Amino acid sequence: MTKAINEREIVLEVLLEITEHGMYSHIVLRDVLNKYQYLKKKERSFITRVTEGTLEHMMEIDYILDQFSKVKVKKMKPVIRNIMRSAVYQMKYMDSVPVSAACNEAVKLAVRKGFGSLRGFVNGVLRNVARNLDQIEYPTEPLKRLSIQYSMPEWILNLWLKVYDSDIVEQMLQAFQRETPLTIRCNLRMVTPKQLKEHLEAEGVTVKVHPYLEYAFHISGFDYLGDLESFQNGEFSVQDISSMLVSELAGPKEGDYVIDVCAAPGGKSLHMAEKLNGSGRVEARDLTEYKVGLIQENIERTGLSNVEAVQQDALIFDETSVGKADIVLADLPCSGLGVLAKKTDLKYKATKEGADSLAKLQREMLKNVQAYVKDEGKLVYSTCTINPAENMDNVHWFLNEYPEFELIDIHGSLCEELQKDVKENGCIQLLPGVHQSDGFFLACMKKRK
Ligand SMILES: C[S@@+](CC[C@H](N)C(=O)[O-])C[C@H]1O[C@@H](n2cnc3c(N)ncnc32)[C@H](O)[C@@H]1O
Repeated sequence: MTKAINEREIVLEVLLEITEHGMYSHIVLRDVLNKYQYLKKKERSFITRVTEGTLEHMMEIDYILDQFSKVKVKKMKPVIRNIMRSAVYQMKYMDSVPVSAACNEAVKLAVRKGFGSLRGFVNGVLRNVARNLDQIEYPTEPLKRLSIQYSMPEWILNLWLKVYDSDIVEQMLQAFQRETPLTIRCNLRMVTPKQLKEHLEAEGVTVKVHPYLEYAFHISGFDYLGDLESFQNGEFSVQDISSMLVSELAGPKEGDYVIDVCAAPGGKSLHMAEKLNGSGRVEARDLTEYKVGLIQENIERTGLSNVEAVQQDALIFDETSVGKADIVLADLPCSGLGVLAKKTDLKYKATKEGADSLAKLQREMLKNVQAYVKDEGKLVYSTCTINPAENMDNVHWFLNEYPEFELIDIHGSLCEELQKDVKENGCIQLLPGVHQSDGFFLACMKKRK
């Protein structure tokens, strides 16, 4: 008997949305998992794993398919190419799926989707791939090899190879493909790290303390985060360790007024509010009503009262905020090249031109928001990317344009392992695979009196 809901069919629908209709994987996948919450944990994990894995390895998979198919992947019908891609992923990367099952299920799905006439083609190509999987020859030219082996567009590799040695770049590429446990931040206003660990463990979650901060944990072994009582109670927030460092570097004092100019969904604002210990005020701004709604939801879940979500465009100069803030957080929109492990399809959608124009947008925003910092106040600039134009170059430009600002020493706010990577006293570029974090950039500046 055929099941009414077939996991592979769901994967196909998700892949079509992402690869053919330009949707973002984390959004489509989140919506699908919400819709199919009633599926068993095993089925939900299969959908997530095959979707993310297929996207993660898509350039390599297409390269393999092109070696065994007369019709090149680009010329295949969208439904067929996405069925084939996910089948090759299962054959190459999932020991738990027998090769014959991956082939047979792909053929059945093609027939079910109305491509019965192509069953011989799908079966033939996939069986051929299966027979030769161990003898695939990869390009020998170093850039091409890295690009195909790790499914990373060449322009991104070139960007990184200009700044880092090839072994560091390969370390980063490996880290992007490794599964990493989720990082969470304990809501210290509600529970102690010890209590949170106990609550999570009682809910069957595996918990490990993060080596960079004692109130951050790596968690794994749960099905749906939203089902965890400790999450519903606001005892923790999901946040990468790199983002937690923003508030660590900003070091708010009781009573401070903080403006987070690009705050949604609110992770850093909430962390700042928590650090203010019920005092002061955090204004968490973002562009759209929808984004402000996301911040609001998180404020309500965590029960913090000294943070407020406000709709405000960072590109529009806000006269009323001039010289008012003790701390301005500028965690600006960026190319996201540091979080490619989480947003698997971003690497195919991002472009060099896009990254360049984001660097310009960041400068436009910095021009406005620097004015909100009061004398002796701080400006923390951060991005989740690994692109000098958006990071160090922007800091140099900024310090040149606004000489009243200077970088401040951040060594004391970082653990020993990170201290050695501080640049120019006040900046740090975190690299996945090198550091135990996402790729992230931080710069901490102070406005002279
Ligand atoms: C990197 S994300 C911020 C993440 C956030 N700081 C956190 O920790 O949860 C960048 C944010 O900038 C917002 N944004 C983009 N353009 C903006 C603008 N012109 N004004 C204000 N916010 C903007 C986006 O909506 C997005 O939420």
